[in-house]
Amino acid sequence: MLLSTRGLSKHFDGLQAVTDVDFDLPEGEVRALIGPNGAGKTTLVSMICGRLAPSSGSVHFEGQDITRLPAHKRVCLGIAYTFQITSVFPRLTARENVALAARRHLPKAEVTDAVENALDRVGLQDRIDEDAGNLSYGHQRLLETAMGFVQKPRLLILDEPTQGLADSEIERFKSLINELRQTTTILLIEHNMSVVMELADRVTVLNFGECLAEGTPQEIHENPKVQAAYLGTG
Ligand SMILES: Nc1ncnc2c1ncn2[C@@H]1O[C@H](COP(=O)(O)OP(=O)(O)OP(=O)(O)O)[C@@H](O)[C@H]1O
Repeated sequence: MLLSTRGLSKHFDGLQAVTDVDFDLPEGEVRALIGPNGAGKTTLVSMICGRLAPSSGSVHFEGQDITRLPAHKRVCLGIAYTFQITSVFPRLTARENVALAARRHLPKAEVTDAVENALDRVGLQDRIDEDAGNLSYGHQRLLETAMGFVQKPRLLILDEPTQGLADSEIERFKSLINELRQTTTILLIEHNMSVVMELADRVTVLNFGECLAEGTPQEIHENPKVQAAYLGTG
């Protein structure tokens, strides 16, 4: 396993956001994490990347216990993540934002090309010198995705990357993930079911902080418990 959690739990005062999650992600997989609003998806990945400390349980990456490792050290191990609440610097250009992420991991001589290539792959080549704050919400999400994969991570965690994108941009995003999956394990929080059905090798469903089901997209689509909790019977 590239990533495993055991008994991972998080409560905020009285609220149990994530309860006893055992999660295994083999290397090379594209895994979708789905579930209703407030199910605990962002809280779970926040514990995986080190942004939040768990209340109990453990996180292992390549067999190493990283439960107490600070987030920046997890980045060094190859865990890259983007978040729903955009973390771009609005007064820096798209190019400068991606360069900041790239510089942490690439030799100086490779940064310029890597940045342009990353922005090209997410479809922002025409906005490269635009201040990030002037980009639409969806384009800021794409910019974050570029900031994530330019680091050449082992595990790329994307939190709702297609939110705010037009249909054509979602199609491009799907192609991008199909390229990245050749070299990168991907954990994708996603509400758009067409993206989940097309891209995911397997799907994990969270509901009220607990793992409700796991399986192929088809199995999840047909699972009556999942339909009742999330997908609706239509
Ligand atoms: N910092 C926090 N303090 C208190 N409660 C929190 C905090 N972060 C999350 N919660 C609560 O924990 C629960 C799980 O939230 P989380 O954001 O992980 O869900 P989610 O599945 O990602 O939801 P969404 O799909 O709406 O993004 C929710 O009830 C939320 O209100």
